[in-house]
Amino acid sequence: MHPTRVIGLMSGTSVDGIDAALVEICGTDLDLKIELVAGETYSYPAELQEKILAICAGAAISMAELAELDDAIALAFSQAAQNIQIGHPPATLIGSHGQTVYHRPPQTNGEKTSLHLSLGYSLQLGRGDLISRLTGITTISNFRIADIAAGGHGAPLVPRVDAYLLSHPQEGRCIQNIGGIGNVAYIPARCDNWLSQILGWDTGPGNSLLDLAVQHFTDGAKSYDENGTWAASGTPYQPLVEKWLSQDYFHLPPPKSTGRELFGVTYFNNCLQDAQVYQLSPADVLATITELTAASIVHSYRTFLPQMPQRVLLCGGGSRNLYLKHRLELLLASIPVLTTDDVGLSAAFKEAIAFAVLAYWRQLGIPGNLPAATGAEQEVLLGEVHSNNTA
Ligand SMILES: Nc1ncnc2c1ncn2[C@@H]1O[C@H](COP(=O)(O)OP(=O)(O)OP(=O)(O)O)[C@@H](O)[C@H]1O
Ligand SMILES: CC(=O)N[C@H]1[C@@H]2OC[C@@H](O2)[C@@H](O)[C@@H]1O[C@H](C)C(=O)O
Repeated sequence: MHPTRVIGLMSGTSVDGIDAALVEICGTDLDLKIELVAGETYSYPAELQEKILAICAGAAISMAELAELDDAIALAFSQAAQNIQIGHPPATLIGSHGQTVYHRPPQTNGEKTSLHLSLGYSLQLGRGDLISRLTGITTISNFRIADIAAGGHGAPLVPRVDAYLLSHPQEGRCIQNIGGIGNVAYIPARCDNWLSQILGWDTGPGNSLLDLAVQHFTDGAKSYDENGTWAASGTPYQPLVEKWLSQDYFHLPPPKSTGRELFGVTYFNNCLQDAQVYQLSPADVLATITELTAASIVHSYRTFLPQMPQRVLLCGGGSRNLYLKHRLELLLASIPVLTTDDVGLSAAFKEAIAFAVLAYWRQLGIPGNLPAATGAEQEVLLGEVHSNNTA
């Protein structure tokens, strides 16, 4: 059978640009195979990026501005889809995650929670109708809402894809994404009840606080700590790491999800205030925030996994932060830490690839969520289909 050529489009919580992956997909579950034909990150125009970051941080906008922003993002995603196909045979399907601008996990405080809050809310902009119309390609978007309607968090959605692309017959693995936010998929060695034992959750901050710190200390001249070099020149201040780690989110049992609403500007300003009390240098602040990311990941494994993995595979931009990787290695003691690149799956484009696979599954009528990871009441088909081919 011929593989299906699919484009996956994703812009994550770092809001650093649109990851586009052109992939060829065949098979459905354990026989699922993908080949990355092309992968590129297309920066957002600066003005668009600023607007997105502002509304993520709570800035008010009018309904007309919201519609304009939705379309501007769809336009940028369409251009990414057109560009990634240049020099290659065209794709027949697009899976577009869009841009998350707001995420409210379902609240589960028993009787105290009012009914509407027990259902989560998550908003991704960049409407699929327009992407489909501009590209002439059937587009699947709004992947999170069906899981949320089934009582889930709508996140993380990647663990089911990770399971089929990265499981191992003998080895239990954690696939750790370190984007703006961190998330993990725990995949035990393949056995009889293998799929039902997979777990997943958002571990907390990935690079979101680190990026805010770098922007703060450089007055916006730099946007991230390349390779973690700056943080590596400082020393983590452990009492602060422990104080920050005592926060509720890190102790909530999975399924759980989070976003810039919690680990964003306000959280960073509180970190900065704490650091000022101890007169930490910028390098020490960066080292301490990096330690929070590493320690929160390892703390969640030790607290919530049935057993520690035999290997950790990193992906997302934070996998290139050598200092963060080094701190994870130290905290994980003898567990090897590699990247998904080391086992043949692009660490930079894995999320975009995952949304291509989720779109492909949607077309085949295969559910994309894992209730153990999202908290949904059942498996559901993910994504809305837009097939207005009138480009
Ligand atoms: N060479 C590098 N050294 C250190 N950090 C890096 C490097 N390259 C990228 N990063 C970090 O990775 C971030 C982007 O990661 P990524 O694109 O995976 O996030 P995202 O997909 O937007 O987020 P999420 O997965 O939460 O949706 C950057 O903001 C930066 O902090
Ligand atoms: C609401 C939202 O966009 N959540 C993202 C975010 O970025 C990382 C983490 O938080 C993750 O769980 C989720 O995305 C990935 C792609 C997921 O759903 O698996």
